Amino acid sequence: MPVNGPSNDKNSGKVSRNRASVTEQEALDFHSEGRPGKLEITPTKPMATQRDLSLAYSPGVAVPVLAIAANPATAYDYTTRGNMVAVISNGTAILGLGNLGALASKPVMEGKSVLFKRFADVDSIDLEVDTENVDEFINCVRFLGPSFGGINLEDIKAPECFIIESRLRELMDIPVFHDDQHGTAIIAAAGLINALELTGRDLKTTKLVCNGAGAAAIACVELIKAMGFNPANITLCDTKGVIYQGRTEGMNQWKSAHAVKTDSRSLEEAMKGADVVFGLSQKGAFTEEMIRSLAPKPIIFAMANPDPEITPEEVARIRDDAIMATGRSDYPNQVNNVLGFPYIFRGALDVRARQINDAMKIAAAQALADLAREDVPDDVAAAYQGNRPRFGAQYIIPVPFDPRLISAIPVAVAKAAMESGVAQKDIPDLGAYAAELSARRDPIAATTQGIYDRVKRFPKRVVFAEAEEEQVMRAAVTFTHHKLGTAILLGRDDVIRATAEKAGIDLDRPGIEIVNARISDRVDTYIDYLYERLQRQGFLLRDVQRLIHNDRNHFAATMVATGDADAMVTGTTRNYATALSDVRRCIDVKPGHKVIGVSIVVARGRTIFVADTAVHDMPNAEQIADIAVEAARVARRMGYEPRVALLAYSTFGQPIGERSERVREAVKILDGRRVDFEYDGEMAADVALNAHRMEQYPFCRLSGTANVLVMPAIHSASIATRMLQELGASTVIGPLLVGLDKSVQITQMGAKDSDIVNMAAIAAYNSGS
Ligand SMILES: NC(=O)C1=CN([C@@H]2O[C@H](COP(=O)(O)OP(=O)(O)OC[C@H]3O[C@@H](n4cnc5c(N)ncnc54)[C@H](OP(=O)(O)O)[C@@H]3O)[C@@H](O)[C@H]2O)C=CC1
Ligand SMILES: CC(=O)C(=O)O
Ligand SMILES: [Mg+2]
Repeated sequence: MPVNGPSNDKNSGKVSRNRASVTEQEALDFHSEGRPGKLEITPTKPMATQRDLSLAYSPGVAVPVLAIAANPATAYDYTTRGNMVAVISNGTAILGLGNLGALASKPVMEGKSVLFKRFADVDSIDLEVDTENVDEFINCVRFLGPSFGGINLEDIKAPECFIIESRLRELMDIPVFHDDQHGTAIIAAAGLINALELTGRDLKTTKLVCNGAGAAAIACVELIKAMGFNPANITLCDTKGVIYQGRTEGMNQWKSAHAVKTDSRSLEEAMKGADVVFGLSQKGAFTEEMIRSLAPKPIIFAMANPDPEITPEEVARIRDDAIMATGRSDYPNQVNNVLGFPYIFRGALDVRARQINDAMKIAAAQALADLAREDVPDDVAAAYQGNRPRFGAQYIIPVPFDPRLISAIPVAVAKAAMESGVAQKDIPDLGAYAAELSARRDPIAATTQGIYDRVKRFPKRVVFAEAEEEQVMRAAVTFTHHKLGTAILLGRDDVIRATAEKAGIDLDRPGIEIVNARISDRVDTYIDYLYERLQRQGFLLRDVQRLIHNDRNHFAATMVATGDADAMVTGTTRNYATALSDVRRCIDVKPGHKVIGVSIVVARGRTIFVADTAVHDMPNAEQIADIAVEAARVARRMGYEPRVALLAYSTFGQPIGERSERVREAVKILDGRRVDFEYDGEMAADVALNAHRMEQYPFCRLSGTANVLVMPAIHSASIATRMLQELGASTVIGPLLVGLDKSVQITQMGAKDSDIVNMAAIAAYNSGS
């Protein structure tokens, strides 16, 4: 039986699949393969030597113990507490599957812990508490406070969850947050804000029916009332029907608080003419008849998991005017608390908030709603199987893989915590905090942030040579959005504008200039310049005219060469070697330099420069020495003190082989040049990168593990960097082109917009201050 189903394309009325269904067997295999479950714990400190043990354990550990005893706040400095959240359940309301007990809830709780880590770099552990007794549960959790920076309660049924959460909030001095209540409410509110906007409704007059009156439903209703929804316009239903004033059966104080005066008694009656319907109940609770009876342009959030109250394809069969959302990943508009809890805790932990209050929840909801209205980057398009979502009925809420969530939501939450007085730590610079957050999720961001910051101070004119390409335009827009300078779009004006319009890209913004090579009044200057350079290399005047008129790489490179632009980025439509040879015709090598390619590999918090990844096929010893010098310069320019390892398959002569000879010779050449950086070799990659392996060669001249790796040939460089990139263990930027007299960067063919922006920023950075 498939666990996932197809999705609904409302506009076409057709039903299409977002992604392949998974079978029950696949789901079981996923969980059992390799190490069973989805989580493991990894130490953050070395534990390899006796000294490590003395520091981490007895006697060293006594020192932080005494420090914490003297000042409890230092637990945030010496332990995991400040970044550690417990996901705690008793399994009484596992998704919409009901009360299946604590043990059965473990896969969901492990999953929530993994999502904390994956999306917001919050460390988390799942704890399943095997009791339905409220007091026992509270007593079990309340004493765990010292271990954690926050408590995420999950899948505990109503009404017990309300008592548990409110008592724990009183008893504990860290945020206690029942995700099914508040996480769900925040995401549903964000989706609702946008759906109301799209259907032209006013919050104060919209009529909403919520099926389900448990944890998620009560919290959703409370939050939207706090946001200004008229209480009289909200009708709650449960298994007994409408919750009306005076009802006695199946009631509790939380339901009573939302009881309304109404003659409707059944869900069916309540839904007639309603504008919005929330399902937080059970699979199949909405019938086609009920959906038919809703107002025009209804908003239907069928949020029960794993199966919604009604499927999008069932709705599509009977109406084509609905905005439809579910809690599932395989349909558009996933209204699911995964969009909230990782980021809300991130923000709360970072300001050491005592609690997560209404101001923080509303701020998170508004930030989510706002994000859905922005143009989306390639990463999001990729998560949508290449269909770039655009704000509208099929995209009212960001997708979980949106990399912008990590900076947008925690900042909003932290700011609201500070403003509402629950923060115990101040974040004075929220802009810097947002940059730090991006780096937590994306290691490349940490490396590029310094570059961005510098370019912002000295903005540049960067020519985007392939500006008729959609991803290049997006990159140019992002470049100007980040205030990195002026983006000169090179191409035919009409083509650029038509493509931009079709893709929904707004080019009418400060910092964007379009230059059409055919009608530019600089053409004659560029032809003169290039003819002067090429006339003795077999080029006739008309050849050069053709190059300038028809070839954007030549035009762009000449713009940079003649000072009309500071830097250039190209490469998305042509292979690297072709683009490089185009550029080399127009721009010289910088005196005293060599042109090489340097890739930056970021893995597990380490940044490593690898060269030459682009130019020299099989360098001789002299060229290897040149590459080492150039790569060391790049590392230093990027703020790293170079420790250069000249790599081979052998280490200091063992095993002996002629292939290492060139590398050994290159080391001697560097000895003769008296260079101003550390280098050594020949050595194998593990010796270069692993301190313990290096210790076996006490004569090695490097003062620590290498951060610049000079490869013996381009094939080893290319194979190594591409393998690292594909295996997912690291992120690779580049190759960056260095050694030219003017600043040019060449991306990989088909590069994503985010890669092009990084390359444009690096090109701007390298063009000097
Ligand atoms: N998309 C998302 O992010 C989230 C979705 N959910 C989903 O919401 C649902 C409820 O979860 P939660 O609030 O935690 O659970 P609770 O057990 O706290 O509440 C369940 C509520 O649903 C009501 N209910 C159950 N079946 C029906 C039905 N057929 N018709 C009307 N009401 C019904 C119950 O009524 P009664 O009070 O009469 O027993 C109860 O009020 C689940 O399906 C869950 O997956 C929850 C959290 C997040
Ligand atoms: C998503 C979630 O938390 C639930 O369905 O319970
Ligand atoms: Mg849940």
